Amino acid sequence: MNEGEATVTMAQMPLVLLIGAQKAGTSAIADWLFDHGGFSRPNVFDGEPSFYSKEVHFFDIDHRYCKGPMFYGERFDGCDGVDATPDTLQFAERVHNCYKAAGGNQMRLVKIMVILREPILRELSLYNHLAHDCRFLPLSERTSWQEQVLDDDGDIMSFDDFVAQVSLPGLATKSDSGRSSRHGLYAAHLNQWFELFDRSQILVLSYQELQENPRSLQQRIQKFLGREIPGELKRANSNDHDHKVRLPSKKALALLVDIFESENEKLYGLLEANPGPSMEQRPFLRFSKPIAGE
Ligand SMILES: Nc1ncnc2c1ncn2[C@@H]1O[C@H](COP(=O)(O)OS(=O)(=O)O)[C@@H](OP(=O)(O)O)[C@H]1O
Repeated sequence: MNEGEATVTMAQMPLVLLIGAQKAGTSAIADWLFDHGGFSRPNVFDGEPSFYSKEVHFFDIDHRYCKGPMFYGERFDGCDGVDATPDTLQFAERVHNCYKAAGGNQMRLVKIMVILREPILRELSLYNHLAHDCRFLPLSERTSWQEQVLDDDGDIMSFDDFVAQVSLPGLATKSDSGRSSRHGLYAAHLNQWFELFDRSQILVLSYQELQENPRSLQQRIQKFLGREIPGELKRANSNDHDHKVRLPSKKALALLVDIFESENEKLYGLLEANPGPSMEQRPFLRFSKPIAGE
């Protein structure tokens, strides 16, 4: 370094990101990586909720993102950290800009994983999560995110009403509210990731494989990350309770199917046109059509 040149401290970013999709098994995968893979959880600072030890919510929360790469890097003890914030799926550009600004060749080194679930059942899982929290969390711990599921009288909506009043408006806008429903528009999000990062840096996984053949999914992840990881994928974050809605009604299905069917077709085409790293499943397993309950 020349005399007089300022010393620039590089923000040390996590080199593994599990970017979503929300409600597609990200907690189970993250727990396995942290418990058996030798990856470290993000540091949680005073005043931050405990779930930040899995998901840092840096890219999706404006006032955190504004604090810059150093703020993010401080949450990790080194490059072995993993951030498994499922909301990151919708923030490809922010991730790209932040890793570029952080310096070194971290933008080229970061490995990005995403797991995709049939979007109507993903939406149902979101509903069940919100409804579960509104039933069981103390009022002081609930946020507007959970309260999306409440009607004007403060009662928990049915899934049909949630679809009509929250999911459909959310899918039709780009504003902040309703963002949770837009996770299911996979092609639109992945298209951005594929434009900004080398495709070999992104592993696309299938929730159906997690359900039917978790060992195979684990092997893909191990090959992608270049390390052997023992242990099994456990079930996590299933919010089981008596009120859990297991299947969408015919009405809810009919409302969502048109939107997601065409989006899913775009996804299959996008994945076909952009082959991933060698361990990725190819062709991607088309989502099974959800069956209707009562
Ligand atoms: N091992 C395993 N196999 C299959 N399915 C599993 C597994 N672990 C979690 N799950 C189901 O994934 C849903 C929770 O997803 P996430 O952990 O990504 O949720 S979150 O976004 O972090 O809130 C949630 O789905 P639903 O039960 O449909 O709500 C979990 O039950």
